[in-house]
Amino acid sequence: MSVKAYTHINVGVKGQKNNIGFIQLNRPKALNALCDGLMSEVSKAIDEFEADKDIAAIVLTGNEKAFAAGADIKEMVDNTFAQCFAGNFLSHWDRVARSVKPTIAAVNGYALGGGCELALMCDIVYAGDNAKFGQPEILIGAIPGAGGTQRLTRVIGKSRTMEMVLTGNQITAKEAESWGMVSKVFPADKVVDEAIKLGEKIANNSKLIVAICKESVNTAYETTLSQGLKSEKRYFHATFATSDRSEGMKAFVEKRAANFKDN
Ligand SMILES: C=C(C)C(=O)SCCNC(=O)CCNC(=O)[C@H](O)C(C)(C)COP(=O)(O)OP(=O)(O)OC[C@H]1O[C@@H](n2cnc3c(N)ncnc32)[C@H](O)[C@@H]1OP(=O)(O)O
Repeated sequence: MSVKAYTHINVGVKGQKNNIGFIQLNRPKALNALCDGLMSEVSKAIDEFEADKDIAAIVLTGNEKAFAAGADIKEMVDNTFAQCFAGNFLSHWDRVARSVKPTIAAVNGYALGGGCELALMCDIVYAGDNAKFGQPEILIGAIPGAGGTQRLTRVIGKSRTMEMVLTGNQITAKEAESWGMVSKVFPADKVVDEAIKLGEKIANNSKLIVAICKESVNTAYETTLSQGLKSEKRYFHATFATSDRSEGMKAFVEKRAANFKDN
């Protein structure tokens, strides 16, 4: 992968095998507020990582003070309804949620508004013990516009979402963990390393089967249980058309490590 110079993010590869794509939001003076340029760069970095066959997972992080304090309020303060509607404002943020490769958010500090929504677009969220999640849009006369009334409700339920989005209250990393938004909490200075280690563990598996598995889990958020179970069965059947399924099962029977080829 060509590691290009980006303006608002740092992009690189991490992990002992250099197989983890790493995106660090880098507007520290604005608490990583998600300006249009920053989110376009995140999309571009994900495009690059997806095209790179060596990359197995992507870690997205900020700094110790802020994962991201939300969409850039200064940039949108004068937006009109007509402009937002015509340009489908914020719709391109979905690139993160559409990543074929697994995405892991490593969250320290503020994850507010669009920052919280960005974390929720990732497949797995790890948090530092100083992380604070919130949807404060109501305090500035707006509502969440990138999944905070939708993804968040599916993850933590109606009552907790309502409380967060109607008051702007922030929650701690521990609360987010106990509510299922975050899978694990670590000391703040360890969370990025732990996210990379998690990516490396995923990277030991077949990239093809990981992608199929991820798509199947995501189907659970898009459809009914019976439809989801049906499509899961088909995804499962499809693994039998791959060399990696054959290799994985043979390796088990032969008591050796599997050598996946991602096909
Ligand atoms: C998707 C949508 C619609 C959205 O996300 S809407 C935005 C939702 N997010 C918010 O409302 C949070 C806004 N930020 C805050 O409330 C406060 O900055 C926090 C996070 C509580 C931190 O407070 P403090 O530690 O006192 O830092 P504070 O001085 O406010 O911020 C530091 C700098 O970052 C800037 N900043 C922080 N959040 C920002 C944001 N969302 N957009 C633009 N700039 C922001 C802030 O203006 C300040 O810049 P400057 O020094 O030029 O004045």
